Amino acid sequence: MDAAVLARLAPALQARWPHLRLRQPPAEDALADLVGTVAGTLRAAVADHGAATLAVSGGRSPVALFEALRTQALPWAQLTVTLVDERWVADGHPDRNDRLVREHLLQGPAAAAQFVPLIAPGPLPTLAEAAAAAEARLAALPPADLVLLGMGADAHTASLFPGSPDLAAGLDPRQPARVLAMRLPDPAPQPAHPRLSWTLPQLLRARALMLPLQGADKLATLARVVADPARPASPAWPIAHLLQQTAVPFTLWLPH
Ligand SMILES: O=C1O[C@H](COP(=O)(O)O)[C@@H](O)[C@H](O)[C@H]1O
Repeated sequence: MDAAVLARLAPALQARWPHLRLRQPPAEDALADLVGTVAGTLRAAVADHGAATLAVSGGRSPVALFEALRTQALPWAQLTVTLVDERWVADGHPDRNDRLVREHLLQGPAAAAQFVPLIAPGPLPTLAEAAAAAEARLAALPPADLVLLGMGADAHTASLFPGSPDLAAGLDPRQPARVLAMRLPDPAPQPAHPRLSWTLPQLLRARALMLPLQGADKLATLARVVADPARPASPAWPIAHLLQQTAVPFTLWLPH
C-alpha cells in the first residue's frame, strides 16, 4: 500500500471514530505488542473472575499470533477458546478454522485450554443442524473476555459477508441468535464454503474486541470504509458495524 495512504489512514480513522484504540508499533515490535496485549487481557480476566474466554477468528492471518501466544505463560487451564466463525466443511478439512486453532494455538501448555469448536468433531451435520448446535454451545459459555477479529479484503469480519443473503439477519441489532448459518454471496469468496458466524449482538457481548490488520489489500479496504462519506456502517462494510460502536472497547493494530 502507498505509504502516503497509510499515513493518512490512522488520522482518518481517529477522526471518524475517536473511541477507537489505535496501535501502530514499529514493524519489529508489532507481534510482541499484539501478543503482550492479548496475554495481558486474558491474565486480567482470570485475575478478575477466575477464568477467561477467548474467541478467535480463522483464516491465515492469525497463525503468527497463535504460535506466539501459545508460548506465553498463561493460566491455560482457566482459559476457554472458541471461534467467531467456521467453514461448513468436513471435519479435518484444511479450510476448517477449528483445525487451524488446534494446529497452531492449542499446542504445548496451551493444550490445557478448553476448546469449544463451533462444529463438533465427527460427521458433518447439515448447516442448520450445525448452527443450532453451535447456538447451544455458545449459550453455555460466558461472554467472551476477548474477541480477536479478522477482516477480509471485502470488509467481512467473522463470516458476516457483504452480499450474503443472511447478512441483514447477522447485523440486526435485535437478532436473538448468537450464531447463524451464512450463505455466501455470488460470486463466492474463497474458500467458498457456507459458514457459521457469530452475529453482531453476540460479538457485542464481548468485553473487548481486537483486530490486528495487515496486508495492503485490507488497508486499502479500510481506507475506503473510512472515506465512505454517507454511511460507513452500511451492508457493504460489515467491519464498520464494529468500528462505529462504542459499547465494547475496540483496539485496532495498523502496520507502521
Ligand atoms: O474466511 C475468513 O476470513 C477472515 C479473514 O481471513 P484471512 O485469511 O484473510 O486472515 C477470517 O477472519 C475469518 O475467520 C475466516 O473464516
